[in-house]
Amino acid sequence: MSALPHTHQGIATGQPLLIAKGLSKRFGGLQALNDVSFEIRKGEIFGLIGPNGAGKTTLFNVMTALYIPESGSCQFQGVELTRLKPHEIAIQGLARTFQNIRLFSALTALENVMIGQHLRTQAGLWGAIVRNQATRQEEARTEARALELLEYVGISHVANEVASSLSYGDQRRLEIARALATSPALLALDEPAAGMNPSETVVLRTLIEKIRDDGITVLLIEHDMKLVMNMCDRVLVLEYGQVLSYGLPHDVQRDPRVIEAYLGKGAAQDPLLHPELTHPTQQEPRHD
Ligand SMILES: Nc1ncnc2c1ncn2[C@@H]1O[C@H](COP(=O)(O)OP(=O)(O)OP(=O)(O)O)[C@@H](O)[C@H]1O
Repeated sequence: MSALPHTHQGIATGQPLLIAKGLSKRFGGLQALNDVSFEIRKGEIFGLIGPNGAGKTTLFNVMTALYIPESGSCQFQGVELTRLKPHEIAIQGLARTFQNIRLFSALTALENVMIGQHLRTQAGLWGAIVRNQATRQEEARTEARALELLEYVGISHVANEVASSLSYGDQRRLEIARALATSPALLALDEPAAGMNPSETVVLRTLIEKIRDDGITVLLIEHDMKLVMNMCDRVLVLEYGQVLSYGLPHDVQRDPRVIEAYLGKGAAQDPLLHPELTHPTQQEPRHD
């Protein structure tokens, strides 16, 4: 098994890595986030779910300093993220992927990952211009590590193909490799399974669990309820910008407020209406 080159193995799990308190964000008359508080613990896969428009992406954007909240705080390893600029987030150890894939489409897969590493490399502009020995050695190391990361996510065979020519599933995995290239402590994935077929989703699940097992904490926004309930250690459910439910998947999926939010009023009383919520590990298709 290949391991992440910059591993965070050995960290104690259970300690808070990120602590969000009272986050609120308004767009004109719309309260997109309302007093949202939660903790992400080291070493877990933390799921963020909620119906369309619940505020998931807004929360992601507040956490990664793309939006400034009206109130609240978001401490990551002791650093207040809401006071940073977006480009300062990754250097703190928080990397993200986007709901709409954002790759450099004309560059190769390898080049995309090499750019992701730029954050942690030393060679400055002068070194790049004169291409001295130190710069060339660093470039060689960067390329080797980029290849290692492509192998880690399972797409080293397309290293030299331009990003736009890759299959959808491979582009999503390339985005993850590029995010991993910044050596994050927290990897935030915005709907990584969107548009994937069931077999691609299984491969993705294995990859995300491997990343967690190699010591990187994962925050996952996902619409695929089964995926979330089966793989997340803890889950936060948002609705209308507020915390609807928060805790272990086992408890969250039985929370009547969650069932009603997803399936409508009255559904909480009818277990036949929500088999995935009540029996997330059940793999067989329904026969009703
Ligand atoms: N930049 C913006 N300007 C105005 N309104 C916004 C903006 N971004 C989000 N909203 C609104 O805020 C609310 C929350 O949106 P958000 O995209 O965070 O929800 P979401 O849970 O990510 O939804 P989805 O699952 O559909 O991606 C929605 O009503 C949305 O229309």
